[in-house]
Amino acid sequence: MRAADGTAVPLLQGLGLRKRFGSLEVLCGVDLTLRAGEALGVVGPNGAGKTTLFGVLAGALPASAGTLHFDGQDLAGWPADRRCRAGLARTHQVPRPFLGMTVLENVLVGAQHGAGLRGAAATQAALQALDRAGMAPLAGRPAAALGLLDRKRLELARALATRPRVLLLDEIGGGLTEAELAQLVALLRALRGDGLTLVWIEHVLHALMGVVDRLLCLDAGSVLAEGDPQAVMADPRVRAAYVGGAMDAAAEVAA
Ligand SMILES: Nc1ncnc2c1ncn2[C@@H]1O[C@H](COP(=O)(O)OP(=O)(O)OP(=O)(O)O)[C@@H](O)[C@H]1O
Repeated sequence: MRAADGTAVPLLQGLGLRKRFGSLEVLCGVDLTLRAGEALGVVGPNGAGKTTLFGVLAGALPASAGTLHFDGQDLAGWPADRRCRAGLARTHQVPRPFLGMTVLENVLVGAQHGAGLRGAAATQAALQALDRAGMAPLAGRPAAALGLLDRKRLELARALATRPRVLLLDEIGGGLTEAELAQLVALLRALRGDGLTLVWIEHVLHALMGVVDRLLCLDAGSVLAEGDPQAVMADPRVRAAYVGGAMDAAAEVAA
């Protein structure tokens, strides 16, 4: 979409986003702009407000202040299901599939409840999502029998079944082995190749850096730095905000 002056309208744009829980201000005026086809990484120490930001973007949490536009539409007052149907999907940090259902049945829930599809259209969207997530051979397997990587893939497939334009990924890399991370990175790159726009919260920085074009670092609810991933990770304020292993990984990546 283009503005009257010919410039591209951002696909997703939040300005001055704030979120309070009682007296605790968790987001303190966050600006976020995403162009179509872009992949933005979101990093920051524990408790920085990253998942809360996703909640505000996806409509699970009402913003205390600020504006949010998706594809030129003002999302104020739009509940999560309406945002999802408009093409804004998310995954959750801890995948919670319906354990008594098969993989396909879980993904069908995404197609039906997330995208509002019915009958053959829902089945087709679910099968396509399973295929994109590399899970087609596991369609009939009970979700309870899946290992961690496949649970994460299932979470991804459930979101893909809603046919998103923007996918918000919350720490999908956590707990995976290096070999599994490599598979995940290849999968996310392929989704990008299909034109999907991504926002990815991740602590596993080397995986994140293999996918994103731009990084945004949150600290205590504010944007500490934003821009070229290497430059953001080399920023002394970002390095100071990290501790322990994440800092080591950041240093490696930035070297
Ligand atoms: N529903 C809530 N009520 C009160 N406080 C909350 C609520 N949700 C989150 N918080 C607080 O908001 C702050 C930010 O939490 P959030 O989960 O957004 O951080 P995060 O950057 O995603 O952290 P992590 O990297 O550990 O997942 C934390 O102090 C958290 O305890």
